[in-house]
Amino acid sequence: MNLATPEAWSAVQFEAQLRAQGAGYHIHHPFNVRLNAGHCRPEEIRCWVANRFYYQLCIPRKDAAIMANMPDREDRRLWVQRILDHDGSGDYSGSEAGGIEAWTRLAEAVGLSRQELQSLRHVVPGVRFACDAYLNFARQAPWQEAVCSSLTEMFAPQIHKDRLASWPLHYPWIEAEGLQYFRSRIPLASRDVEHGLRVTLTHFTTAAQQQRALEILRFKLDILWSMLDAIEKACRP
Ligand SMILES: O=C(O)c1cc(C(=O)O)c2c(n1)C(=O)C(=O)c1cc(C(=O)O)[nH]c1-2
Repeated sequence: MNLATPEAWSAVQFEAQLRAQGAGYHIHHPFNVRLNAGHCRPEEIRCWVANRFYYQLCIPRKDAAIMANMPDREDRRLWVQRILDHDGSGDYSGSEAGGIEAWTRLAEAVGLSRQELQSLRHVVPGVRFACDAYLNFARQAPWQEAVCSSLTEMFAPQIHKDRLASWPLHYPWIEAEGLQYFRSRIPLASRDVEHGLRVTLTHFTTAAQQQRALEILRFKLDILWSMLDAIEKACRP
């Protein structure tokens, strides 16, 4: 029996292990594959947009929960930007209107009114439970673990790029302006990941901690995956 403590990975190896979890990203979910291949009907796209809105609403709330657990001013100064990215600042028609406003414009571009979107009446229980699980994790976990859970954003630029490349071809009825949310997230996700990785690589240093980080990332991948399971079932025409 080998009782020796397993050796920790180097930062490079650990980051590679984190990135390898991308195999479980919802980019590979059958609903996402169908959506980006142009096989969804307008009602399905509206249903996806309406359900995903609940995730959009939860993101700045979970970021506020993480920030509340950060004792260090320097960490909060960086983190507060994530809240502003989604909630926006200043005028709702200005360039700093924020991600929730941009998602609302996406909704309008696919044929959902602002009022219908904001009523949350299309949000199904499975999506609510998945998003709430993310929010509750962020409230309760040590802040470095909650930061680690945001690292699914490593894989997000590709999913946004896929939508920008394929939607105009397959869904020309959606006004191109409506896709601005996806465009805006590409640089923001990369910036978030740079910070999130810095925290994760310096906090999870033993072999056991590194395994814990992988578990956290898989938990978050499962949240995204189960959202699409629920959406796929609810949005079937
Ligand atoms: O469209 C997507 O597939 C997708 C996925 C994710 C993600 O990987 O969690 C995020 C986003 N978009 C996104 O737009 C976003 O702002 C975002 C923030 C976070 C996070 O965990 O803090 N994830 C994501």
